[in-house]
Amino acid sequence: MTGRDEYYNRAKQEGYRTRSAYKLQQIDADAGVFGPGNTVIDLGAAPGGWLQVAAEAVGPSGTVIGVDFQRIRDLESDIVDTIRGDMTDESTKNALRKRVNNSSVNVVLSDMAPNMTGEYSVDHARSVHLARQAFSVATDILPAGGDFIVKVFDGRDLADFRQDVDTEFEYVKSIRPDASRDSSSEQYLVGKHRITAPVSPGDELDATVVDIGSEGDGIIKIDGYTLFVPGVENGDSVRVRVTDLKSNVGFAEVIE
Ligand SMILES: C[S@@+](CC[C@H](N)C(=O)[O-])C[C@H]1O[C@@H](n2cnc3c(N)ncnc32)[C@H](O)[C@@H]1O
Repeated sequence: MTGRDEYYNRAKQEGYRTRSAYKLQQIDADAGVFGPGNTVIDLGAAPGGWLQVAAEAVGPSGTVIGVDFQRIRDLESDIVDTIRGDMTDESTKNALRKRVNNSSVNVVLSDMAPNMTGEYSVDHARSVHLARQAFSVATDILPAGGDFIVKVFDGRDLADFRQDVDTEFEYVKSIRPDASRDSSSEQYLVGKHRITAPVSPGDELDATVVDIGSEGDGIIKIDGYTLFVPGVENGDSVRVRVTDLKSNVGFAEVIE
């Protein structure tokens, strides 16, 4: 039995709308993205296999919002809502922002895929274009700590795209789920823990140490974001260089 038949048959038996449902389960098992009560956005959600998996993963106190320009048959779930629209249109992004309405989003998913032309470079370029649309939604909507999963076809623009995702998250990993067809060039980039810090690695700035943390490092606050600096005293005025950022705190070293 081929991989395709196995997942296709399982989806039929287990009531999932697509065999792709297993890709999302496998990505979640690998990267640990969903938690109970999470709010999840799913871009390119029709016919709804990923919506089913996300709804199961977040449970009855969660929220899942799917967007697609194709109609998504009602899922008969109280926690799943859908928007019909093209994610390359600003009006669809506005409708999504309105639906989210300042609630805290935990995960942005995108399984969007272009209609295939069969010409490898064209399909790759269009896939990266869709992935970048999803990336702009993720950076716009995700607060610090949020996760992003996006499908993209392999090709020459993938490395640049991955680099751009990497600057906005603590780290990025590529996953090729077992349920992806052997013949497919698709992979999923997972951006873990969105960083919304007001500084970037390498930035130099003057600041005052406002506190000392439990490990003995000084604490500097930049627009409410905490930077830890070793080797300083409370009240010191210092010039520092930012060395590393996490979603909730960062690290810097004294340079003068
Ligand atoms: C591979 S399917 C998604 C399957 C889905 N994850 C599931 O398990 O049911 C890709 C979807 O992306 C949608 N799509 C492609 N481009 C889009 C766009 N610009 N805006 C919204 N949806 C788009 C397609 O209509 C298609 O339904």
